[in-house]
Amino acid sequence: MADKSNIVLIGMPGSGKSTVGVLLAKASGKGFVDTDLLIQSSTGCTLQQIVNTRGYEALRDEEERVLSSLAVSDHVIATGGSAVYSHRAMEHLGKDGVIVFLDVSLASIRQRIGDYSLRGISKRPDQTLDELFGERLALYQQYADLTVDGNGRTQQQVCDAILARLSQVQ
Ligand SMILES: Nc1ncnc2c1ncn2[C@@H]1O[C@H](COP(=O)(O)OP(=O)(O)O)[C@@H](O)[C@H]1O
Ligand SMILES: O=C(O)C1=C[C@@H](OP(=O)(O)O)[C@@H](O)[C@H](O)C1
Ligand SMILES: [Mg+2]
Repeated sequence: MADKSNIVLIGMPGSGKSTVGVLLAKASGKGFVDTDLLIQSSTGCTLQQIVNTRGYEALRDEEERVLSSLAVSDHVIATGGSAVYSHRAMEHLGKDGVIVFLDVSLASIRQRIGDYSLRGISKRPDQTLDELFGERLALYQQYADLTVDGNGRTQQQVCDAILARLSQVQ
């Protein structure tokens, strides 16, 4: 993993990828990119608008397109929670990135994201958050090089825990 210059954050919406990602970039001197913002700027729509007008599968397609063509090095990459639905995208990100799963319990996720119907989550309309959590957990575990427990820790503590784990493997 020593030759991989990016840190790629994966995990459920609300697990802290975007906010911890910025702290990580500051602490490590790396650049930062949030792929949700790249999707928004390249489509000219918010994520919620994409889900509302074109459906959740269109959001997954846009996400796959953006992630698979991302060409950065020495960056922290905060992905969207649904990134793991694309094997092609995850393989691409894994080539020059250590993939870090921010593991946060469903109870904490609920507390943090509140009304998830307004958050542009890419899920089947009939799927509950519990069901989504179960489906996603297996995918996050499948793609993770490292798993960091995000429960009961401040964002800075999560950032420090990631850096400590990375220093052990790099
Ligand atoms: N370790 C933490 N403890 C408490 N709240 C957190 C923590 N990490 C993130 N949050 C909060 O949870 C919400 C979602 O965080 P965010 O970084 O946007 O997650 P993601 O990008 O994974 O969806 C934000 O309000 C953020 O401040
Ligand atoms: O998990 C999801 O289905 C999604 C999570 C969002 O990102 P965050 O994980 O940063 O909230 C964003 O990509 C999109 O709204 C879909
Ligand atoms: Mg985010």
